[in-house]
Amino acid sequence: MAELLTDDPLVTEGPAPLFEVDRVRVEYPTPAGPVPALEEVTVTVPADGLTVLAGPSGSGKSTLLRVLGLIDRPTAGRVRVSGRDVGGLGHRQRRLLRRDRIALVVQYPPENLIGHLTVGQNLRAAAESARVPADPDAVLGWLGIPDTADWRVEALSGGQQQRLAFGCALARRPAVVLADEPTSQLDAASAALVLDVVDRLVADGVPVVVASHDDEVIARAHRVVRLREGRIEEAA
Ligand SMILES: Nc1ncnc2c1ncn2[C@@H]1O[C@H](COP(=O)(O)OP(=O)(O)OP(=O)(O)O)[C@@H](O)[C@H]1O
Repeated sequence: MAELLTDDPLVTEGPAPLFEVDRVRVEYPTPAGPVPALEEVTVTVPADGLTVLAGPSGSGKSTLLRVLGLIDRPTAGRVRVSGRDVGGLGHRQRRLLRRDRIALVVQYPPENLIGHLTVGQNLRAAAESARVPADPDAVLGWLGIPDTADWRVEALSGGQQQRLAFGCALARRPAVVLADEPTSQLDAASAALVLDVVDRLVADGVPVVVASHDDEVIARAHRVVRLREGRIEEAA
């Protein structure tokens, strides 16, 4: 691990963007042969602010998010993180970087949490998984749901669970938070509260990248990357 800690590609130094994606192609195998989900995708993601990957269903948002999260390896092209090419990293190095530096929030609130643990235990587990000190009460205060540490996760509403998911992300002290359609399972009021938490994460200096076609999410973005049929349509 020592070599990773001193040679961590996710430690941002200087003005390099957090992510630089250069002519990336991702193919998925299907019975009819490989199908491209991303083609010739070239885009940068800054090391601060909220970046939204937007586009219609099937346009490649989730695939690009998985490439940024070092989950999917591109079939072709290059990905740089804080100016450094991660293409040469082995499976173990990628896994350790994900664990230590990248927090991921997925669409369905319960899938972000450990159902048989309490709220406080979830926050503690998130911090321990990234090997950083845990302070559940501080995070719950930050989330605006103090005094819930002993609650079972299932006692929280879907919106509260998703806010807790971002709290768990924060508890891991990541270099970046990636979120895949984090509001799509929520009503408008709950979604707005989740997005307020995202805004506060960003204000606290944590870059957040969200894949979403939700206009409310897009409206809060500092940068919008629009995808269509696996290609970049616009990056503004
Ligand atoms: N595991 C897979 N195997 C085969 N094809 C896949 C796989 N995952 C995604 N695809 C295909 O890749 C393309 C991009 O999918 P992706 O999920 O990245 O799009 P998306 O914009 O996130 O869509 P949605 O908003 O519906 O989640 C789609 O055509 C999809 O069918």
